Amino acid sequence: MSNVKVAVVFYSMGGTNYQLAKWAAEGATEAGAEVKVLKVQELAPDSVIEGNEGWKATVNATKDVPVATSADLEWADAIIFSTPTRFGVMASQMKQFIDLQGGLWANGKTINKVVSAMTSAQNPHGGQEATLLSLYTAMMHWGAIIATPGYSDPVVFGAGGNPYGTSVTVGQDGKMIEDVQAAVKYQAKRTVTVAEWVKKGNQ
Ligand SMILES: Cc1cc2nc3c(=O)[nH]c(=O)nc-3n(C[C@H](O)[C@H](O)[C@H](O)COP(=O)(O)O)c2cc1C
Repeated sequence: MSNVKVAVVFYSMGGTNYQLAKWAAEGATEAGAEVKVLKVQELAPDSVIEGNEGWKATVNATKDVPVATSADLEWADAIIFSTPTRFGVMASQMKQFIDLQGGLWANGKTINKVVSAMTSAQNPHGGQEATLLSLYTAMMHWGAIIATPGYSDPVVFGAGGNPYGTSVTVGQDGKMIEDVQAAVKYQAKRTVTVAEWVKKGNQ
């Protein structure tokens, strides 16, 4: 049993990033961590969501998932983010959540959090790396320790070979094209391992 606490924080409109978050939670749990799966606050108006069956279904599927708070981040040793690619950057809902952490940041509470990120996009080259970099840029300001998969395990190649973090392509039908489950779980386990090293080194 590791003594690492992991917050898996996601935004999802069509369900993909919710699934990635659940797989990450499985991987982190298997690595012995204590895990919370948390969604970020929705910002889109109800009137827009109402007109989109897939979006409505995701809101319903995630209705019992708690909304992430600063207290959750303070609790966590490691944070795994999952966000759709939106015009080549993270979804605004995720950015809003990050922007709400100014108080945590100002009190030095984001320093040394071990972070890792995942994303999805409709196109194979639709901005996955740029999205992950957009998140990691904010993490550098946090003083967080970014733990990417790199090419540290063959499973990364099998999932499309994104060393920045696991990414998946979502078809027009909303289904994932590559099989990334093993890569997500690997990324989560690696994040737990790095968080263990950091925690131990800090004691
Ligand atoms: C406003 C908007 C912008 C998007 N921008 C991109 C993009 O830049 N590149 C891309 O490949 N897909 C883009 N997409 C598709 C989403 O990335 C895709 O639907 C998402 O990854 C699915 O994740 P989810 O099921 O968790 O919502 C965009 C979708 C929306 C609604």
